[in-house]
Amino acid sequence: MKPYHQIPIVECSEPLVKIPLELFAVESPHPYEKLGAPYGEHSPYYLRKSVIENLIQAQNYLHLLLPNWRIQIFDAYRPVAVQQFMVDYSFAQVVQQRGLTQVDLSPNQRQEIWELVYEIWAVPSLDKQTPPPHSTGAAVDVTLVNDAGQVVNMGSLIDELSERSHPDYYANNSHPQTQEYHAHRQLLRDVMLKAGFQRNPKEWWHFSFGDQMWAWLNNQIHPANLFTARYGRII
Ligand SMILES: C[C@@H](N)C(=O)N[C@H](C)C(=O)O
Ligand SMILES: [Zn+2]
Repeated sequence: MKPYHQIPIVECSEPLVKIPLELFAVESPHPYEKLGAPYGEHSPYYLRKSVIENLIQAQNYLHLLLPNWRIQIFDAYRPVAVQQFMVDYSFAQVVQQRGLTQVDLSPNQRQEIWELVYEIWAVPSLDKQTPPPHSTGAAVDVTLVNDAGQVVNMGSLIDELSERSHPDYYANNSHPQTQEYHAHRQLLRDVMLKAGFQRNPKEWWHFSFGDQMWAWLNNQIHPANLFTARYGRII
């Protein structure tokens, strides 16, 4: 259980809607579909209606500052089966990178690797009270594309299992290159927060609107308000 799982969900039943991809840049092919993630009849390119409206708003804010830049969508809706696939895939990746094999792992090694995986991945819970954020249609993983059509360097790749994923990892580094990474992360954060999103404190790319994490983060900032989540798990 994460602290945000204590937030009550008052499902508003807003529909999951196709993202108008033509308005944004899009990571292609989709990073999890290309790994064979089991989407079935679902598509990652869906979000709740208001979440899409806010994402368009965020890009409008970006355009006021940098007219030809775009928000690039890396991932959005994620069925729990895909969440399960991705945590298993990430676990296997770490095992392989360390030159280990799954059957030979000691209980301590296994636990340590799971803790690493769950640093950035939500548990693929089927409990309606503790849905993975992306399974609610309220969370989106994004980065920026510049006016030359290039993906902006944020100082680490999306889904990297390291401290470089922490939004403020480069905040106190005086090297000009790392200052630029931090400035790009701040730019993404600023336009997304202005449009109503909250950012995952451990991932520079993960934003949400209306889910438990969003409500919990709002309550940290405004303790007098008691936000609840308006979106729960879709299927
Ligand atoms: C790992 C990243 N793609 C992500 O989405 N993380 C959050 C916490 C999640 O799994 O919901
Ligand atoms: Zn995410």
